[in-house]
Amino acid sequence: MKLNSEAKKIYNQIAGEIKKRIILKESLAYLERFSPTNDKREILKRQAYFKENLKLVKPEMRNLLLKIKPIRFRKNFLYDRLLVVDESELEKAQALGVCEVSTEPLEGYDLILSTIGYGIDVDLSVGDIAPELYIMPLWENRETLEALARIGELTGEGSVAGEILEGLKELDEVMKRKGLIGDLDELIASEEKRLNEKIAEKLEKFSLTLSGKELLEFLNELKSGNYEAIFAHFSEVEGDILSEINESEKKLSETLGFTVELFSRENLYPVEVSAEQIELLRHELEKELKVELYLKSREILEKVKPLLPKLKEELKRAYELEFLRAVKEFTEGFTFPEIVEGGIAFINGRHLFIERPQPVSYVVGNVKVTFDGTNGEKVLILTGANSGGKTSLLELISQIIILAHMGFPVNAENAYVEPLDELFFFRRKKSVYGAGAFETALRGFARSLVREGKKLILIDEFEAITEPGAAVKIIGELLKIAHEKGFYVVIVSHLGEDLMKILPFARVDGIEAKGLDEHLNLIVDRQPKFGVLGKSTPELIVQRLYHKKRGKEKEIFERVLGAFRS
Ligand SMILES: Nc1ncnc2c1ncn2[C@@H]1O[C@H](COP(=O)(O)OP(=O)(O)OP(=O)(O)O)[C@@H](O)[C@H]1O
Repeated sequence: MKLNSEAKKIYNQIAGEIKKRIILKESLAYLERFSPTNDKREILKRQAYFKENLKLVKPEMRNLLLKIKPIRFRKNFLYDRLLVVDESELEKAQALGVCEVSTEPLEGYDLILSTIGYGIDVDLSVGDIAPELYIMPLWENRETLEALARIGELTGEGSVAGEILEGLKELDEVMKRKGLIGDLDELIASEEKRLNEKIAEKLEKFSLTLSGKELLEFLNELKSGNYEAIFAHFSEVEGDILSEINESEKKLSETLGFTVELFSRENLYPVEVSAEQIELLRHELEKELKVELYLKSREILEKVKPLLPKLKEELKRAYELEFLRAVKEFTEGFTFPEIVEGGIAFINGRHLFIERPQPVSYVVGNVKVTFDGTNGEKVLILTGANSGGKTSLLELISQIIILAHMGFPVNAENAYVEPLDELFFFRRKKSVYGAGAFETALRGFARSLVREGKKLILIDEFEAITEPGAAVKIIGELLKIAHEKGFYVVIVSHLGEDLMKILPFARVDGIEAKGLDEHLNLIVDRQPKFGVLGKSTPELIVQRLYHKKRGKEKEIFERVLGAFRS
């Protein structure tokens, strides 16, 4: 469906409203599939899609969909492992591009994998050689998996995410230890501190009591350099300290799942662990965990790999559901239009961008609904009160037409829409006057009449940019052409009375002010009266002044008011 630039602006406004509600950027692309189309079958297909899918969206889904993040499996090169293969497999192995490959074992790798018995046995597949490339993204996106599992329950479409999560539980233990390696410095420093405090406390409590005889023996041993005997006196406290150290190392070993020997047995106090020692331990631990992580990942991957294609589909579906959720939020209270022939009609349409709008019904052409005063006219002249809502009605018609051609529900209680090839909206240009503006507008209007096809042309006050006399002639002729070609036209004009005379096929509708409220403000009925020329507001303004003024002035307004009534 073709839209001219103003009609496109309305489409963009609508698209903007939907986009505003879409939280996941991956979901935005879905909107592009719904640009307005003149193809009736396509519109009906889209309607069927929305009817079926919008009902799957539940309010609880919003928070779940918010958690969805893309799960990307990237083919990174893993420098920690070496794959040893037979000469004949070398090329194929290198082509996998996930790690170094060699025909013989080499030093400097944490993991040695092999197809010929040099290390852990593997097949020549990425899943076997680098299962972490699949498992780590899954592990890091457990929140997404949890959300997918729950979404699957809510839609009733099910999910493989639960099963994958179950498999990933096998990694809990290894990953917990991996986390501890990150905190190794703090872990050891705090153990060191605790141990030193404990030893200091013990030393403080320790006192050496010797009897006179023992003291003499002690001095003799000292003289003869018999240190062992001297140390024996202190062995009690030394034993205590050693058992504290042992205890501490045992605790660390349990925490890290690895036998740790960190503290010196030579210099017992203060206990000190050097940075190099920690680094060495870290390296050892990392190496061991790498192997464990590799083995576990491989085991889990074997179980979950067949589920991954479905998972990919589910992720896509989640993005689609987020799009649908936004559509549902935007179209709350809307209805699907009936796709018909013969024109456009809607009952109680509500302007999208006016707060608490008065619902308006309207008909262009000959569709199922008829209103008093209408007779299937295709060319309509909309007249009436200033600020009555004429421009807003043209906008409302455009909104309903555009949404209907997108296959969306529309902002009305009921609607009947014929698929159109083109929609034109010519806005009144308030700021430009003169021949230039007139020429541009005239050209635009004429151009809209050239091509054949089904079209609706909406024009807002064309005459504002030229003299009324000439305007009647120009508009009159152009509308005759539109009528001959069977186009639908709604034109806002203050020249309704003159146009009526020369365009017998056209219907004139009027938006009228109902009167004045108790504060003498205009009350406008936004619903046009069909086949009725809109009573102009000046009369009401005069009436207002007549009511407000006193004395001589009141008399003047009374006379003016009389002129309206005669
Ligand atoms: N259906 C409606 N319900 C509530 N308010 C409305 C409705 N239609 C229009 N309005 C409000 O009335 C005001 C005037 O609307 P609009 O500009 O469409 O009138 P108009 O008849 O085109 O005016 P003008 O004669 O100046 O061109 C706007 O503030 C608009 O928000």
